[in-house]
Amino acid sequence: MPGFAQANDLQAWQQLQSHHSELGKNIVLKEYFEEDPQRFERFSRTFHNEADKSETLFDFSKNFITDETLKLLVQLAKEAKLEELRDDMFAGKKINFTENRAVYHVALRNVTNQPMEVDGKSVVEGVNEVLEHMKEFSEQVRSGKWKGYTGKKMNTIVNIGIGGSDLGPVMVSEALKPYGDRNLKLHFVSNIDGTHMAEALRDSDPETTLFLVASKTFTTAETTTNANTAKNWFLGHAKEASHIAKHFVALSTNEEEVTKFGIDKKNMFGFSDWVGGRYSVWSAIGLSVCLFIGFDNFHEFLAGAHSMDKHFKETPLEENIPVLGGLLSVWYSDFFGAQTHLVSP
Ligand SMILES: O=P(O)(O)OC[C@H]1O[C@@H](O)[C@H](O)[C@@H](O)[C@@H]1O
Repeated sequence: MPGFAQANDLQAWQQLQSHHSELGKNIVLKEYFEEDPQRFERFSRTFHNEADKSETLFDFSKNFITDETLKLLVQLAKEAKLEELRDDMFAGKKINFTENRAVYHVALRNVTNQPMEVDGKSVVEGVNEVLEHMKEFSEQVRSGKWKGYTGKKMNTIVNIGIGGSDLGPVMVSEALKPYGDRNLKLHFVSNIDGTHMAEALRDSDPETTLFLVASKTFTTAETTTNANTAKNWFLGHAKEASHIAKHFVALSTNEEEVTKFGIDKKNMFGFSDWVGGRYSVWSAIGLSVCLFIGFDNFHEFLAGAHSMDKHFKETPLEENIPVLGGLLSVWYSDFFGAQTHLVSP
């Protein structure tokens, strides 16, 4: 496995620095377009989504770049061994060297069931089992077959989680709102400040509320505190601890802590430590999204990402949309000192 070089030790980095100084600070995009009528064609790529046959245009012609910039950025990626690291990632190798783990969220959206393994063991079956569980559960909740402790259908979902166990699902459920079930209220509680939970509970009925305790480790202070608040609130109404089973599920890798909290392991949706927090919306952590938009749409969401994974894996760097997007971030943050980078639809 290739190691990680310091980016600024690479030859292309020095060249990019000189190139940046030569370009100067007064780049006028209007002039670039006037000088080169083909600029849009040269600095745009189209992603062909094999999942739904749609096309997405990636237009990066309005960036502060020239042919030389693109050439040097791609050279930088090559010198940094991006291709080797990408291939190692897809091969399930432990490129997360600080934790000695694979970085394998791509296996969560492997909808064509390509062989994928970590430590010589296939992960395909385990991923599909959890997806099957998510399908069955989300269909029961959405249809009303899953009933609360007084026999009512669920109409409120409260996801309790923070960081990757919150932000991914928040962003995706917001973005995919048009596909959402408008009869289902969705709350995401992350903040340790009690107001966040208090506001969600104010809007919830214990008889019809389902809590998703989302935590990869199940030891995160904010999440366990908020989950205990929710449990106490619920038990204040339902009284019987046995009713928890109908109203609390866990999305986690830590069965021991989940059980200690009082959630039955059959109501646990698991995933593996090779899922990084920031990518976990593709795992069981995405259950809130799945409940909101339905399993079929959730599966399409996975299929679209799988198609993008294929593009990332097989496309030369010059044509590779996620690589180009990443390199532009390097260009702006490291050479222009930009602190924000807008990507707009
Ligand atoms: O899902 P957990 O284990 O509760 O962790 C929540 C977040 O905790 C943060 O400390 C991590 O930096 C994030 O990556 C993570 O998503």
